[in-house]
Amino acid sequence: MALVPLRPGRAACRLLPLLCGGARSKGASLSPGAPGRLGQRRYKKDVLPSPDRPAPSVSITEIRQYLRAQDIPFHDGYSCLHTPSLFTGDRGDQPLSAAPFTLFIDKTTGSFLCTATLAEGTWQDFQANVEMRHRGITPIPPASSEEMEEEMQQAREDARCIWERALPLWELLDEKETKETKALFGISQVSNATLKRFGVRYLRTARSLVFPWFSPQDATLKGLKLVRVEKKGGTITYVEETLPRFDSYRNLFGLSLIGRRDTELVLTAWELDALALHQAAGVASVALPRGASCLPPTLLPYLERFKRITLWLGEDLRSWEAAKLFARKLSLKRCSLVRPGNLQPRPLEALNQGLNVTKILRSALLASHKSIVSFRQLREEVFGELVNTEQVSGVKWARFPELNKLLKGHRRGELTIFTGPTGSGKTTFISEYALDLCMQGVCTLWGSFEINNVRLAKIMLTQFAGRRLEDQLELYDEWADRFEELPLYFMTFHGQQNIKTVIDTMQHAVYMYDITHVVVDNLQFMMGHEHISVDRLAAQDYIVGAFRKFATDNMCHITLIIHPRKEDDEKELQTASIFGSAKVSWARASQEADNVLILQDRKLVTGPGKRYLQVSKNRFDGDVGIFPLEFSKASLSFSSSKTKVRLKKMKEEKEILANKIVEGGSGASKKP
Ligand SMILES: Nc1ncnc2c1ncn2[C@@H]1O[C@H](COP(=O)(O)OP(=O)(O)OP(=O)(O)O)[C@@H](O)[C@H]1O
Repeated sequence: MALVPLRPGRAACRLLPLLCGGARSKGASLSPGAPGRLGQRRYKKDVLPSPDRPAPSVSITEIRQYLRAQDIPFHDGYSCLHTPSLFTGDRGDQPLSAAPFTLFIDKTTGSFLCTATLAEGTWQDFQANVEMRHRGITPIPPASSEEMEEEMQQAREDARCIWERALPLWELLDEKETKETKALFGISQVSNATLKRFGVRYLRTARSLVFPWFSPQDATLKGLKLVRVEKKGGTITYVEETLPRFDSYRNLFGLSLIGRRDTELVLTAWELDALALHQAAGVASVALPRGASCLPPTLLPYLERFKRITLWLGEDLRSWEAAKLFARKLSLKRCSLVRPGNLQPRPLEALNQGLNVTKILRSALLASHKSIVSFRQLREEVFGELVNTEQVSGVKWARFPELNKLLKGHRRGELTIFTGPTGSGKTTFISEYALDLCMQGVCTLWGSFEINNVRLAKIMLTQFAGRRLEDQLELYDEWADRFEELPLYFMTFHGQQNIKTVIDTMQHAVYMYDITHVVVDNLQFMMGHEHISVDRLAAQDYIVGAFRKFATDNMCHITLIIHPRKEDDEKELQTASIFGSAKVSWARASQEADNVLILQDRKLVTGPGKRYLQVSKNRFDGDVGIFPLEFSKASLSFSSSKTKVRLKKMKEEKEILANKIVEGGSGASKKP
């Protein structure tokens, strides 16, 4: 039986209002704070800084120099610099060094967080607070906006209400119910003592496990996570919901149970894995709030005290890739990684299978790597790829099975170039292609320079809902609520941009939101004025090269839309046309791209909406080809119903065939 943890937010659960009798808290919104108010400048969840008002970046050297110049003592930590807090209530005339070192400055962004008061803000906010101290004004912990406070308060209230209704799992009325519930969640091996230690409860009405979030400051309940099981066919899916909602849910589950003197930690991607690890190996373990999809930088200060961190995020390749990226944020030198594999499944599974968890932990690989590696270091990686061929091929599109056949999937670290005639529907198609992946948990960043974000979001929302919302406005909120939960972010650039600014913003987004897919629409908008004097083709090469490097360095997929040069009407677009006729230039760009996709609107056109998609380069396994696309104007969708029907039929046929094989006892076994 395949276990597929559903990406947070995919299935919106609407049970909270029923439980608490009131409107469900919408959770904290991350809208930008009022300019000038200290510590309140938060980026809206889905929008990154605009080039008109960029947050000035700061280097670690500048931060160190500033602290020294201001006589502020600091310790050099792993991801942060630790300084005395400006906000813990001391008076401005007392030496700062007397204050506890609870203020953490992120070495990458300069943002700060005081773990004692939860005051947070940008590097500029920090400097402003230091200035205030100099002038004898006691810095006040920055308050959140009223709206946000209200929402957090409401979420706390809802959480408390649910928490009180939930029962400790080991105290359900009859033993049979306890046994069945444990079996349902695959935790029959987890002891009552472990469940008790972690405070896991069960909410009968929602058939959900409840994991609490206690404040590290005063141990009060700040929120919670509900997990329920959904069974579809042979697949079990875990559906999660949090209070407050995912953006503001920053619980490192299990952290409050770890002793002050503990210096080693195992980081997992699931609450039940943290339980299993503690029980099986007695180690300090915590779970990330959003699984392996991201490690928000605001959590880094809480992990600073650990000298050694082992990342054991899951059993699939995506978890392995995420672990490698998270280790960079945490500082490679203190991190080890548990490689996924048949004998190293996720911790709960290891406990269930009676594997030696301590031994698996001991075999974790050091994350620090040298730039020159021997085959000895690579052989395990190569083996992993051979064992996991399905996963190596990447995330499959749900709406474009034909694309899966050719490209096999969407993989990290690749560069895809996408082109097609003017007005042929490039943006519309790529919007759906990216949305499809995003709905499967691929953290996506859009750089739409040609059409503004409102128009783009409207296209995406229509594709998401699969209908014209103009005609059913009463459904807008429901779809918009679900859409908002997607791990989707937009750059606020519009019009011509400097490639360096764009790359800097992408870098920031990768660090902050663990972006694994960036869509850039389109390259022509980076051919800024500064390039006019130089050779345009050389400029294109430079830009494509910069994106290529970014994709590789950040293990991030980039889909780059490029306008073709004008073609003879009769001719289909050829890959060479992307870069003009200069063969030399094309050779370079062709080398850089892993995939080249062309939206054709010639030849196969039999109706107004007909297009076809041509895969003309595929570095992964070389398959190239074309397939027709149906277009539905109502849903702005290219995923034809015919394809879906055909896929369903194929699936049914496969199942019948598989059953026949099993019944016929041909020796073939069905993988659980
Ligand atoms: N297959 C199709 N049939 C008919 N109309 C389509 C089709 N695909 C997209 N459209 C419509 O055509 C218009 C242009 O689409 P879109 O902006 O996606 O094209 P584009 O190729 O990105 O354009 P440009 O070359 O200007 O960047 C939109 O109104 C869109 O809804």
